[in-house]
Amino acid sequence: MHILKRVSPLSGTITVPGDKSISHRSIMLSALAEGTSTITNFLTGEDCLSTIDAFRKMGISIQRDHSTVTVHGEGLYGLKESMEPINLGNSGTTARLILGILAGTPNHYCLYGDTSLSVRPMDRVTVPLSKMGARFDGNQEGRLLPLSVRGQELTPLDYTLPINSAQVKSAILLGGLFADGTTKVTEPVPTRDHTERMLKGYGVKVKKEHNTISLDGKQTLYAMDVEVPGDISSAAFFLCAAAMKEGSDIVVKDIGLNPTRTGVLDMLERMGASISIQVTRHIGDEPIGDVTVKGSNLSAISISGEDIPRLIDELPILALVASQAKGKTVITDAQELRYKETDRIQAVVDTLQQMGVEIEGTEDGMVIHGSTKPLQGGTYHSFKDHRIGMMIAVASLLTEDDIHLQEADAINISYPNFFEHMDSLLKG
Ligand SMILES: O=C(O)C1=C[C@@H](OP(=O)(O)O)[C@@H](O)[C@H](O)C1
Ligand SMILES: C=C(OP(=O)(O)O)C(=O)O
Repeated sequence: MHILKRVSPLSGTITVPGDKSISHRSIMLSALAEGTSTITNFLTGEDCLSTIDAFRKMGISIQRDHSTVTVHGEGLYGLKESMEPINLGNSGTTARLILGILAGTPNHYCLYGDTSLSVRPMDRVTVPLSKMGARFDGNQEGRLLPLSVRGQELTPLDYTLPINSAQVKSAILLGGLFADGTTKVTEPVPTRDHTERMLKGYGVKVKKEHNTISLDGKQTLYAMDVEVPGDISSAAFFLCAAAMKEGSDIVVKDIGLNPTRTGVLDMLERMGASISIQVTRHIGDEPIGDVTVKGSNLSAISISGEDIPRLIDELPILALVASQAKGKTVITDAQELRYKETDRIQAVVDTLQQMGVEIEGTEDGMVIHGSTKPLQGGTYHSFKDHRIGMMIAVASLLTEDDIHLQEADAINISYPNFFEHMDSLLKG
């Protein structure tokens, strides 16, 4: 794809597509619930369509009309055995969370994914789920896809997360739904908490004491209607673009502002961006609101520790922002970036170096030296990673020459109308 260098600032108002994390969970929990749930503003990105396909293969009747989805839940033990292997596409969230559900579903399933998902670690969920009694099999002993799951009667687990991952926390809590007794997950650093919040909406009693989340197994989930808020991880690309581009002034409306997800807004504030956040309402347990950003001069910051899980998917675009901020930005404690759709530390460093940015990768992060000189255009590769593709597209606001983006299709994983929205903000 050929992207022209953009000279104008961004202006105007948009709403972004539905939140990816909430969209996945809305299908999974509705499938396990009793009754019919209607989901609106569902993200029609390829990852969430993989979740729909997977549950259809397991006998759940799901109708989709654009971004409205109706799921006919079959109850906790209502999933059927699939005659065919189940393709999870590119979606880590689908894979990890579904493993939690299938661990306790008394059927046999074979799961596989695309080449990227096939090298992403699954032992982070298969190890704790095996402790609960689940049985996994495959060439890599449950470490990688493809693998098969033979669901069992599970025993509860009391588990402290060894990595800061909402996917791991969620897989264990979902497995805990099938266990006889109380499952507890302790997270040393808070991660996104949509699973806990949404389970409560479906009628499950979930307790949170300090940093330990617990639930009793065998509770009934009841259908509910879900309105999915706009995805802050998608909004981040335009909010960051506007913050960097002089003269910009944009509003992104109806974004999910759950505090476990708003790290990117905090970082923009820390860098000195002109940003205002207004919570307008709640959908269920999730705060929603509008964010206004204007272009301004930015300064370097440090991003580390508890910041990281609150902005893990926004680190590629924040690295681009840091390339325009005065001083040296240091990102640490982000080794998890190496286990995403690509090794995102390597992909960001290679891409931004090619653009002329002074940036070094470290084992668990990056060091970025900000500068005001224009970036270099040319041919870039998304690495088939949606977030890297969108970071490159946003960089076209700052380049001297046009950009050719190879494998731009990857962006459809999480943001199918990304280029339409970018064009509309450039026209004001
Ligand atoms: O739970 C979720 O919906 C997600 C959690 C994060 O992954 P980890 O939990 O592995 O960090 C994030 O990167 C992913 O895009 C979505
Ligand atoms: C890492 C991501 O997603 P997943 O883990 O679901 O593939 C992402 O969306 O950036």
